[in-house]
Amino acid sequence: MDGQSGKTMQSLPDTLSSLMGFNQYLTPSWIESVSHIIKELSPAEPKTKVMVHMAQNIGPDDAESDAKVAKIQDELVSLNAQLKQITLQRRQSLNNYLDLKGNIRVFCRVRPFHHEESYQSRSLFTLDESNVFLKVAETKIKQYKFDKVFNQCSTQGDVFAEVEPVIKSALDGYNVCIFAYGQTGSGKTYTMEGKHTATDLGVIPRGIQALFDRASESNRRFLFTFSMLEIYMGNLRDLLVPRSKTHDFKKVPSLSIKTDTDGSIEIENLVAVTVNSFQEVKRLYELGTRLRSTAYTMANSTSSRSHCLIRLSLTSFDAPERKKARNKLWMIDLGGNERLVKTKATGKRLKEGKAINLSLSALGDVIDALQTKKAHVPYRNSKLTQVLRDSLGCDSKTLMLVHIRPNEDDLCETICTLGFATRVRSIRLESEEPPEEKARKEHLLTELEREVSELEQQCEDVTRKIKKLEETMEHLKGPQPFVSTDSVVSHPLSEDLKTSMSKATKNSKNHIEVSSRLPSFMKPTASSQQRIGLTKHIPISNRTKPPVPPKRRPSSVYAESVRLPVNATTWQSECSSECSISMTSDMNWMPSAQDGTECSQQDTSEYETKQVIFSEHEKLLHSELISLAECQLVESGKMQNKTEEMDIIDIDSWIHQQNTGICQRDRILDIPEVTEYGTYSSSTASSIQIECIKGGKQAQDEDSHLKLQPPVHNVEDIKQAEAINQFTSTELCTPPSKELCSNDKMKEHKNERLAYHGNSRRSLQEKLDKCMPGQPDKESKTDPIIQPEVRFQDEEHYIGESICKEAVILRHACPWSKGNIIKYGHTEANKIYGKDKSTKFFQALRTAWVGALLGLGTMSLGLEQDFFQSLEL
Ligand SMILES: Nc1ncnc2c1ncn2[C@@H]1O[C@H](COP(=O)(O)OP(=O)(O)OP(=O)(O)O)[C@@H](O)[C@H]1O
Repeated sequence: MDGQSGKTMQSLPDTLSSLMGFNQYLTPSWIESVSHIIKELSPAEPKTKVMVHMAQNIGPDDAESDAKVAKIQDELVSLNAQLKQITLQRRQSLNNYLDLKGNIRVFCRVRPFHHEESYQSRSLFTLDESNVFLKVAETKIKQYKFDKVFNQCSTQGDVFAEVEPVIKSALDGYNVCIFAYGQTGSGKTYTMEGKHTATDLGVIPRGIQALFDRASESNRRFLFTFSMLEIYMGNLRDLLVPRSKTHDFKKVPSLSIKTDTDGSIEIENLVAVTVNSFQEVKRLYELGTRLRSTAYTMANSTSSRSHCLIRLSLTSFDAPERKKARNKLWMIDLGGNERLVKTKATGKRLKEGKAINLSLSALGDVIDALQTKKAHVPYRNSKLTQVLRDSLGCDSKTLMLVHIRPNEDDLCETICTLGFATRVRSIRLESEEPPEEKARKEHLLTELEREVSELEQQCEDVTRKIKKLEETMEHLKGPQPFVSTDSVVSHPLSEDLKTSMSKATKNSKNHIEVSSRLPSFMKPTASSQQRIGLTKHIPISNRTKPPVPPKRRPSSVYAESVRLPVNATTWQSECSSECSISMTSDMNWMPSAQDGTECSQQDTSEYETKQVIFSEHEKLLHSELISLAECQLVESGKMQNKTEEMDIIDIDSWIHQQNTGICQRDRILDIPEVTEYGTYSSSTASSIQIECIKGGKQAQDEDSHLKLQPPVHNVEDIKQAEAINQFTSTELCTPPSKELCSNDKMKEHKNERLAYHGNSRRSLQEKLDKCMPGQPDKESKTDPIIQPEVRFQDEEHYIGESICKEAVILRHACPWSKGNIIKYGHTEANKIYGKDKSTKFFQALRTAWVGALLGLGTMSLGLEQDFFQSLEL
């Protein structure tokens, strides 16, 4: 062996360890040297040994195919090295480009006039590519500079083209924040979400689609998790909180924020759902949007009353060229800034408006401090800036999309908005730049842009080649590791390496199968399998017959991972149902709540009837993906402690939790107060309606959990509330037992039962009681409030009266529930007392019901008790 070969052999163990997954040693130069060595060694001893071995055991065909595979492996190693190099360069160039443009960039978009808005309105603006000239007075024009200005004719595509480079940098491992800022009704939600046609899709759907597309094209594996929250009146509310974990969304505790030792910000208990496709994100987004706080305001019929934050977390541990292994992309639809004097907001709307304005002002302060490189950045002044602490400033990218309305009426708000934008861009006022500097910068930007697109093209070419080679290799059925154990064993220094490799193979035994089922962009490449030791190793000596070539995997496995029961194109009809109080908007991407309440209610029917259904294979895929990522963490050693932090949930179990929550909880609902005009005022009235108009078993099931909670104002009302809850949940749901129907017990029970009466309802009850058959029970008149004056002849009468009263009382409390209560009562009575008895009982009930109605109707005519008694009902 000459000197050169000796050197080569000496470096072989290190080289091999690099290839077997010890990433820390794996540098591009190493890889190049490896491929060089391999080429040199191909005809040499170890290879020959393998060939001989194969010849003895298998025959010439296998030997030939193994040789081909070895060649492909060589090429793959070299291509992967090349890809890594190009990716690094591309990341660097893109980063330089974004740095030069500014890590905090501000765009402006002017909304077109609405139909109902006056076209006569005088033109307030003159716009060019990067300037807004605002006519603030007849003779005064003020100039505002932006990185880009979109006029009324700009399309969603135009906007996204400018946003895309920032989103791309999320795949490179940078934290990214994209905000939509502006006055209420200026088009923030339109820009971020868009509408249902493909051309009208906004930044969020386009951005997510682009990320998934790019991830699938790349040769790396990514783990995406999706979270959605809102900041409402200074509280963080999880919009994906499983329904099983909450009774009432409004009562969900505010989430808290914690800072990790590495400075990254985490929101405790925030739901993070693993997502593998755009369709999955879309579904989650749609469900999350229903819980958003929106309301009618003078300025916008579906005004967002909170900041809505979408977080996409990206993890990739096999892409060392990324800036960070884990990073976040935030897409934020900020609440509309408003002049409270103009919106004439009062009460809750006023408080909401104030909270929004305060946090927007805090955001402005933070960005301003970052721009002017102040020593102190006031992150702590609002929840919004606390949450975004690690994604604003430093290496992160920030994009502010400022929106303005075209109306003359909104001049003051427009000046405020543009003033905010100017503050955010503060130190980069290009008017201060000398023209030569500006020209140089422009030139550099064009160069960098060209460079990035060339490098992207190269990346795509190399990735395509790699994929093609991998497919060829699969056809050749050569999951043989790049260097066989045989050849390793032959080296005197290789014992340790062999042990670690077999360990790695053992550890990853379960993941070998996994990777073959993963979506293409998550599937490890041959070389990355080797790096982490996932390569399926079949000792040549154990082979008894030539392998059968595997079937080609479908080209787009992940695209099928969500099967929507309703065609995605029928998004609108999918969301609307007779139970829905949230009228769906016309957007394909998402429906918005238009219920006029502060916090839109979830449409429960959605969860019952339309679920994402995953096959067993897909379920496995999700769970295995997580284990795979964890395996990567463990393998990499450095990141082991991060495993616990990956508090993520797969979409399947999230949807399961949503569904299981429906029947288990007790619903605490307000009883709407009857106003003097006979209408019912309650923020949750509509939700009761939803529950009650549902028919069938579901409604029965849910009724059994129904609790009615009247508005509580004083001690007496508290008693009422308790009694009503007891009344409905114990008696209505569980008719009294036979033992209870003895006279004494019956009285006792009746006393408890009637204790809910307060002054307002007492007279009604008295009159109703008088309508009932039977004699007054004088003994039991101990309490002036409790007046159980009816004596019952037998059990049926007792039950009949009891349910009748309940029905009437509930009818009084919530008139719409009549049908359900009777239906419920009927079913229960049939179940417990048999058909005959229950028929009698229902005759009594109907009788009493008619009596009660007559009583109510005729009382106003001044007819007294005698009148009713004379009616032989
Ligand atoms: N560029 C645009 N092209 C067409 N329609 C638009 C555009 N921008 C906004 N709109 C329409 O204007 C209306 C108000 O827009 P949007 O709801 O997006 O405002 P917003 O700023 O999100 O308001 P808020 O802060 O109250 O939530 C919507 O009906 C929207 O479709």
